[in-house]
Amino acid sequence: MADNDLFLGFDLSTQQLKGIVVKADLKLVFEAKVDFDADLRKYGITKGVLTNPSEGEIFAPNNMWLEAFDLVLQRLKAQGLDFSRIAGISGAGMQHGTVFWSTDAEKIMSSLNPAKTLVEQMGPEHSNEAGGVFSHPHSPNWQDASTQKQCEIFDLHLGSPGRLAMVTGSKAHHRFSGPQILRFRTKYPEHYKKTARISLVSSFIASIFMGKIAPIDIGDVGGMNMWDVSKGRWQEDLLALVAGEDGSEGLKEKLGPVPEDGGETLGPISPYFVHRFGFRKDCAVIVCTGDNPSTILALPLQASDAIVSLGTSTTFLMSTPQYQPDPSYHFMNHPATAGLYMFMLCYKNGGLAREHVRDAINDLESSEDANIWAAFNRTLLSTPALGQKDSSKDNARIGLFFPRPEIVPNVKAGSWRYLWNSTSKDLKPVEPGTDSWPSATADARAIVESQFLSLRLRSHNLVHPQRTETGKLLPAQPRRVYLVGGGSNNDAIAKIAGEVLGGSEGVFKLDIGGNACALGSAYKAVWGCRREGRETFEDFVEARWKEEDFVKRVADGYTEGVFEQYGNALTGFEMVENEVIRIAAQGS
Ligand SMILES: Nc1ncnc2c1ncn2[C@@H]1O[C@H](COP(=O)(O)OP(=O)(O)O)[C@@H](O)[C@H]1O
Ligand SMILES: O=C(CO)[C@@H](O)[C@H](O)COP(=O)(O)O
Repeated sequence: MADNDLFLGFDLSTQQLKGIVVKADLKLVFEAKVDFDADLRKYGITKGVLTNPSEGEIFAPNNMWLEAFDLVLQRLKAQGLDFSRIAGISGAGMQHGTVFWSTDAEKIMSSLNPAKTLVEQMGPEHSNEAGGVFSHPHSPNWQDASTQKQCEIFDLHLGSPGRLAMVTGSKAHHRFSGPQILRFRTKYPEHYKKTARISLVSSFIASIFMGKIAPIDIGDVGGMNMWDVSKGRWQEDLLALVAGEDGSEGLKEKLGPVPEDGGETLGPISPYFVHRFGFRKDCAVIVCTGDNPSTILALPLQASDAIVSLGTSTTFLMSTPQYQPDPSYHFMNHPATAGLYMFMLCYKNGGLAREHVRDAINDLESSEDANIWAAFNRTLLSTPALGQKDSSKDNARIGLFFPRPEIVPNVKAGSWRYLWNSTSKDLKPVEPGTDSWPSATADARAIVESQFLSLRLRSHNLVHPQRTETGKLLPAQPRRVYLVGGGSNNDAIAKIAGEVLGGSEGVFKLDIGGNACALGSAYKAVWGCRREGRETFEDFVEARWKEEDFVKRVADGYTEGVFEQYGNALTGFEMVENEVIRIAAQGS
């Protein structure tokens, strides 16, 4: 067995494409990225996407992604990567986005000229037009909020949102592919008719590298609202709803098969990449999955471990053998191990919402610190928990900050600030710039706290009391909290994560490259190529895992007193959310 082999993993997410290369022992050797705003702004995007606010639409140009793949491979080559050493490739794509392929797609992809770029041949170059391999030029983005009507129909189609969640793992969500495809079919009937196949972003990545349309992944299919998780097949009534008069058989053909094995080799890489970049002919393309399922593959998770992904979105992930769906969260198949599930909470207002507060503080303080987060962090750490100098007397400051319409809870964009009295349970709205809520500075602590309070509130059924090394029994909380994604670089945010969420062993981050999601997909490539017989992903990674090299403890977890203070504030937080939902309902 050649130990010269390398394995390539991708993460195609909202704002960038990352490519990373690991050895068979899982050690990182190369890493490159394409930042869409910095490198491909010619597509007219901001923060990686195009928007049509009048309809709540958010989408990304497929051609931009094609160009990004060419660029990221060139950047890896410039670093000295010898592509003939790559034995396997896998990838992770932002969840829920759909790519609509034309009837010419496979013909074009099978005869690409290695002297030309992908975008030159697959889509009208540098444009947002349909054509080439795509029946529509755009992929709806997970931040899209244009499908409220379709979601209402979906939620009732099997009887109730609870029933839909029981069958598919989630109630209807704006960004889920089922409601998105239903809207696409009715808004663009001609494009729908010309669509030969539909991919998720993950299977789009595999398709590019195979040169033909790849199947959808068993983990990522749970982000569509059309897959019956327990039965392991498409849910016929939901397919019929989406397909309408065009018929569900046609839709099933467009969606294609869903292999049960997440480690399956789909085929060798297409000759285009062999000739253009020097990949070897037998380089295996392993099933690609969603960015969140891929993130849970970057760490050997134990029971009660939680991952908080602080990317553009905030997601909270756990791996569990229990399938306990509920309309307020998501359950999906584990991407590698049958019988395990991924529990997920997903918030639209993560990194970008924190950036708004950061920018307001920088403006206020005219901060010229080279670290753009310095003033935000100073404010965050110098403000007491919940803004209470004395938690027995002072009101708690609780706010919600949603520059974009939110998923959890499903409300329109807005900011809301309240003072909550924990004794009288009295809730009072408050304006920023007053003594009790001093300008943007109070927002720094409040936004980070509210993001973590929401995670704690909704994950309490999945965590259990933890025993410390000295045998002391701690209240229900995660064993470890692992932070990943861009925000995991921020130690001040890590400290608040530990204070609010706990973690009997503390708060950790991956110490091997900045990107858990791409790492997870590279690990999946190694596992897919090198597993022996029925060796599970968990056993495979565990055997190669070097704790001291791979993760770093970045903050304390459970801190007696403050953990209980936040536990108490959950009641106030829930009251704030209910108030905001009530106000939103009045306004609509
Ligand atoms: N030092 C930092 N402190 C706080 N947030 C950060 C820091 N560095 C990056 N981020 C946040 O990370 C986000 C991008 O996260 P990343 O995981 O790279 O993106 P994506 O969701 O596109 O995969 C940015 O929106 C930014 O707000
Ligand atoms: O919609 C979800 C999960 O349901 C998002 O988590 C997307 O999968 C993309 O996230 P980023 O990695 O770009 O933050």
